[in-house]
Amino acid sequence: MILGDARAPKRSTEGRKRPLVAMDKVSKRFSSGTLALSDMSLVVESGEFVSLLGPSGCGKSTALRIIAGLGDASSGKIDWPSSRINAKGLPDGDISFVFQEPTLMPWQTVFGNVHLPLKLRGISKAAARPQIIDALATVGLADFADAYPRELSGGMKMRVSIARALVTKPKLLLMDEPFAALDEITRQKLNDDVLRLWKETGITVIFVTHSVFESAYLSNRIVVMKARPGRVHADFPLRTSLERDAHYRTSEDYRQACEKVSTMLLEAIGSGEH
Ligand SMILES: Nc1ncnc2c1ncn2[C@@H]1O[C@H](COP(=O)(O)OP(=O)(O)OP(=O)(O)O)[C@@H](O)[C@H]1O
Repeated sequence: MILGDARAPKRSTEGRKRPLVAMDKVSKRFSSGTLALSDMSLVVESGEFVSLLGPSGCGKSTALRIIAGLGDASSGKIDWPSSRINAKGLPDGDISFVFQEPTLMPWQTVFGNVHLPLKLRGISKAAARPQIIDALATVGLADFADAYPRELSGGMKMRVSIARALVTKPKLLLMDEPFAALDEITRQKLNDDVLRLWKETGITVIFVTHSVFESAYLSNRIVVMKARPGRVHADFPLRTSLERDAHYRTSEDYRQACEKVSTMLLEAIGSGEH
């Protein structure tokens, strides 16, 4: 297990690949007066799996929403050095978001739900069929295209939500505590699904979670934030030569990773101004 130097913000971009997204000194003050983020800088390269971790209210969701263009920064900027930018300053079609709730349309089948992002681009169901079936196969739901959300378990609904996020073949997948409401076994299965699709597609993932164990299992980089105001406290790689699977969960590498993440999280909670 290789555990890198942790304190932020010391990651150099020298000699590395072109970043996919670069947050530069982003601050966010809501109209209520809350300073949710203060000078947050974060550079994410193509192909990384980054988990954002931190105490409640440290600005993880706010950061993710600003990256996705779902909220504006009060100051600072977001750059997309590898992407074509649209009129809204966002990379055209390159971002997908998975929320904690699957947010499926109950009156639509699984197929209809996954079709939505393509429909919004004017692509008919018939034309979109191969992509939709492909996305459903990626999450193991190829046989459930005609089912309605009410017929699915919580884990299956979340898989549909992930398929819907993948159907546009985004470069960046933003996930905001997607598995927090699921039971442990379902959560572990979905962790494996996400890891598999990350490896197979080369997609970049920024994953918000409260779970030390989940972040240590999934990520090749951890960013720990602290609160009041939200900012980066620690930023370090997690590398292992082991395959991340059931055996990894009982390995020394995983134990060390959990310990490191846990220590940094405790440090962040302890050093936040309460
Ligand atoms: N729309 C809003 N208006 C006012 N304040 C907000 C708004 N959204 C978030 N906040 C505040 O900004 C801070 C950061 O919130 P955010 O949801 O980003 O944190 P978080 O780290 O994702 O929290 P959690 O882990 O509990 O989901 C919190 O103090 C929160 O109350």
